[in-house]
Amino acid sequence: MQLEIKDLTKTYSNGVRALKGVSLTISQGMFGLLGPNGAGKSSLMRTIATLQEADSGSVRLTGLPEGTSIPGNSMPGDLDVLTQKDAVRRVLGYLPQEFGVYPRVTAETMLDHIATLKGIANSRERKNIVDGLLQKVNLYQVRKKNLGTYSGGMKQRFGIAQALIGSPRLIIVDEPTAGLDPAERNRFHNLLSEIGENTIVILSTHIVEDVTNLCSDMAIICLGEVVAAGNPNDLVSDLKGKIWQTFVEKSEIETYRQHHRVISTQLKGGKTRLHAYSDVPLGGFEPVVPDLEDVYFAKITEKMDVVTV
Ligand SMILES: Nc1ncnc2c1ncn2[C@@H]1O[C@H](COP(=O)(O)OP(=O)(O)OP(=O)(O)O)[C@@H](O)[C@H]1O
Repeated sequence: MQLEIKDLTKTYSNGVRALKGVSLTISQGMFGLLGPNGAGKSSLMRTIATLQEADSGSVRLTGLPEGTSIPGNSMPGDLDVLTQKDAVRRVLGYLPQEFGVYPRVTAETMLDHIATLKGIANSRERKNIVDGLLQKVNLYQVRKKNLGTYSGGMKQRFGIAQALIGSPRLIIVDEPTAGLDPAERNRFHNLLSEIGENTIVILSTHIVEDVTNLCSDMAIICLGEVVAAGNPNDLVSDLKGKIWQTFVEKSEIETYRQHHRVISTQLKGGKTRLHAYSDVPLGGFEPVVPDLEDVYFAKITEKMDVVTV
């Protein structure tokens, strides 16, 4: 199974070009989509989730197992995501960035309702599915509490439970860990990593560590364009020997930026740590082993100025 996105473009009515010809091939497993605020991640996610129209381009879900594509389709096992919306929704699980919950409804009732909407008509079957999901996301004990009483992390776990109803083949989670404390983030990561390997999971985030921990494949988008795509380890390897570090005063940053390709500046123990990109050693700098954050900043700064301190 693969999601094939080709030359996708989207310009909003206010003239903002949110997607400028995005092409990506996404296979089964966990795919990380990284990008700064306003990069176009949510625009891309909403388009794949059939919630908004693209201006041009194509999105195909190919190689679906028997029984999940629609009868009479000219290409059995394939779906045109932009036009066959109902069929896509049957195989889709979506956790949007802003996931509103009805505050006066219990988790159990809400999941049961969503399961009905997803076409699970038999009430015993629905109960089994809902109970199983509540156990999975560790909300079974609080299943009879109103959603309005849940913490941010509990709401996100509930969000994943509703996205998993109906055993989706394609799961989209849009910035799920923003605002979660470290323990809840870990819980959420563990949940995501348990989703079967025969599912495509797209995790859109601006938290590099989420991708480092979870994803075997990834892309970085910036200003509506793909600026890097591949295996995170390969992308990090490509930077070996090219990232240089020094510690500076905050007042010196601008001078360094004028003379070097500074990719990031970060406060570390009260001092400013500066990372620069260079194919050759830089005087006054020491070499560092690159990580995914260096990949992220090296790619993003090719397109835009990033002020990190
Ligand atoms: N409905 C809309 N109408 C007009 N402009 C929009 C709309 N939605 C998004 N935009 C603009 O399109 C660009 C891409 O936004 P998008 O929300 O897709 O980015 P993002 O990567 O998800 O950002 P964030 O991490 O801040 O959520 C931004 O400039 C944004 O202001």
